[in-house]
Amino acid sequence: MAEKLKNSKIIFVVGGPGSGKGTQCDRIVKQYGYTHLSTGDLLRAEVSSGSDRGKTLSAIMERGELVPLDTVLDMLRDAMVAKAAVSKGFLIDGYPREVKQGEEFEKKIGAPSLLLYVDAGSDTMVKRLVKRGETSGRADDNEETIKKRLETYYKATEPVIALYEGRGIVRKRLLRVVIGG
Ligand SMILES: Nc1ncnc2c1ncn2[C@@H]1O[C@H](COP(=O)(O)OP(=O)(O)O)[C@@H](O)[C@H]1O
Ligand SMILES: Nc1ncnc2c1ncn2[C@H]1C[C@H](O)[C@@H](COP(=O)(O)OP(=O)(O)O)O1
Ligand SMILES: [Mg+2]
Repeated sequence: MAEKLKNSKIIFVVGGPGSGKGTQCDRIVKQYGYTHLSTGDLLRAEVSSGSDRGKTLSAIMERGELVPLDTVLDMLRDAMVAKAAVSKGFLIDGYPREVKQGEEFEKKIGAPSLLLYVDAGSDTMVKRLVKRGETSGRADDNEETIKKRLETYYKATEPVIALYEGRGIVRKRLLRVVIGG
């Protein structure tokens, strides 16, 4: 367990590609001042660095698949530790994307107090991503990769929501009292 993160409040933000995770996180940051960490953004930063590891990651992301668990968890933990002293709490956007990621996170970092589930139908997600692709410059915002990302989401990520629903910590809307308290 990372000692510095022991008392951190953690909120997982989970939803399909293009469901609006990033958009909701921006709103929460403005209102509550939480620290927003998107695993997708962390991975894209590694890709932009031009490193060998970035090249491997980029190929996986262009196929709409999940990158290896250890890579994403290490990056996430480093980013959290760097902010631990100044953060009121963390919004972890895009993680966990599979049940195993949730389990490993809890072993190495800690338990989330809430999972915010950003829900949107697949037609809506596809339309938004195609539109975002006109300006995002993201290599994965194209119709072929979008299809694969949706498959990955329904197969690997949806079971994550069921897992935390069993614990009673899933919210579809963020209640002021939940995050403010
Ligand atoms: N509630 C919404 N209504 C309409 N469009 C939205 C909504 N939320 C997000 N979008 C648009 O959908 C696209 C994907 O949103 P984003 O926040 O990047 O999703 P994610 O991080 O889940 O991929 C963006 O272009 C965004 O402007
Ligand atoms: N927790 C995670 N585990 C494995 N791969 C991840 C990951 N988070 C992101 N990725 C990889 C696979 C995703 O298709 C890609 C883009 O992620 P993203 O930016 O969170 O997409 P989006 O916000 O459109 O859902 O990065
Ligand atoms: Mg996003």
